[in-house]
Amino acid sequence: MSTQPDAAPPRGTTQPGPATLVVRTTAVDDLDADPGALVRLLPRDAPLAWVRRGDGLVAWGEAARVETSGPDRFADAERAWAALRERAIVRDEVWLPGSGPVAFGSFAFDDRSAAGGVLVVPRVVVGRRGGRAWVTTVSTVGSVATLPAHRTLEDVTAHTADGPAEPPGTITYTQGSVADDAWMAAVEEAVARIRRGDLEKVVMARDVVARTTEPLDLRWVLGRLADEYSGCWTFSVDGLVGATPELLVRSEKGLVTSRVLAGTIRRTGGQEADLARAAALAHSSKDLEEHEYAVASVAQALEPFCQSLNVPEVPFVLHLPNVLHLATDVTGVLCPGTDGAPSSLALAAALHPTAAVCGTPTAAAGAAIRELEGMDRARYAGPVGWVGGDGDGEWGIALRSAALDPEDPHRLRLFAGCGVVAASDPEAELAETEAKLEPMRHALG
Ligand SMILES: C=C(O[C@@H]1C=C(C(=O)O)C=C[C@H]1O)C(=O)O
Repeated sequence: MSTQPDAAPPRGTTQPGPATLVVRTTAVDDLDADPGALVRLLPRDAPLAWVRRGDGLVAWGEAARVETSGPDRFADAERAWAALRERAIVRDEVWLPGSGPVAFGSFAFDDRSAAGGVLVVPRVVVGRRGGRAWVTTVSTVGSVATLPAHRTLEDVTAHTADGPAEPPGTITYTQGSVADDAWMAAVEEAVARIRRGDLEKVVMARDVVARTTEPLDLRWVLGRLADEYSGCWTFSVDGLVGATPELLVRSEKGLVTSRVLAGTIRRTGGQEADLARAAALAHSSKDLEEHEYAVASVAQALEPFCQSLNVPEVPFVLHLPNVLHLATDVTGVLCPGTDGAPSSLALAAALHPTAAVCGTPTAAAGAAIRELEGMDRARYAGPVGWVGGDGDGEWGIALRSAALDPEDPHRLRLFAGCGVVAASDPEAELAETEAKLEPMRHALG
């Protein structure tokens, strides 16, 4: 693990402990209510975002950065954040979830992935919730009194505005890690193993490579995702962008929520036909089985932390612009622990990987993914989100997403996967991944 404050110590001095964060949050006038208003405030370089229906957080700059790896990537990040927030000097005039100190994070799906994990503490955060907006400024030097008390949004955006988002030019798509035929063969093998009784469900994913003629301005993608998929959580952390419909966990004042999705059907565009499809999905035994595994995995992972848990017996159908999903909102009340409740990051770590993105049983499904999928998922399907100074926060599963190549701003990997059970058909699964690639293709287009 490495923790880097923004200023490196002069050569020859001993390495300091964690940085002391100096944090000030002030209320500012509310923004436009439209879903893309927050992301339009972002500068071009390394934008951070977690936005849904015009509420959420956007941020930029790095006051501190924590990089972790391996099976301990969550625990190490959690410890580093605890050390930073314990030492933080905070003046918060707003006191809403997401005001005061926050860290944005993104973590690899697989313990063995080189993608590891990252927490970024931004220099500037703009937040909005229920008609109230705020600005948080973070420094590692000086005192709260020397930090600017921003009273208008223009104060913070004037010197960071890089003009409107630039379009990416012409996009060319090429095959990712595995050719379509080979991927379908892998799904067929997964189905065979399930029918043999080796495991019950496994989620198989694939990637597609996009090349842009212009260097990608992530704000272009974020604006289009926030507008078109406003009911999803539009995120951007460390080059990973997307609009996920799946909330791994939200923890707020002792209440936890998780939105579990599994079971999918493509939309047709026609309202009546879509209603018929929604009804078919709600009665599809294959999709209900996939869904059941995912809900059970979330309920089991949350149970040890909760004094009460509500797990609806029947899923509802979530309508997105590209697909319909079976969805269940699991909610719970956290047990008051002796050391305080677990942080949202600790809960995300306990939940990951759910059967919505891995399978059942978890270990067997994880092994099958490693063996059959033929690619490194990196941070796709891992937790992405933010944690606040009190440990509360929101973590999504990084789906409907793409990773920008850190070496090449013209190259992205787009990802999509689907749950495979005994009744799955490889060709239908391939078509389902295409439907799930739609949001990112639209965002680039
Ligand atoms: C794996 C993905 O989606 C997951 C798999 C689903 C399914 O198999 O029906 C549905 C929603 C997500 O939990 C993805 O979008 O890449």
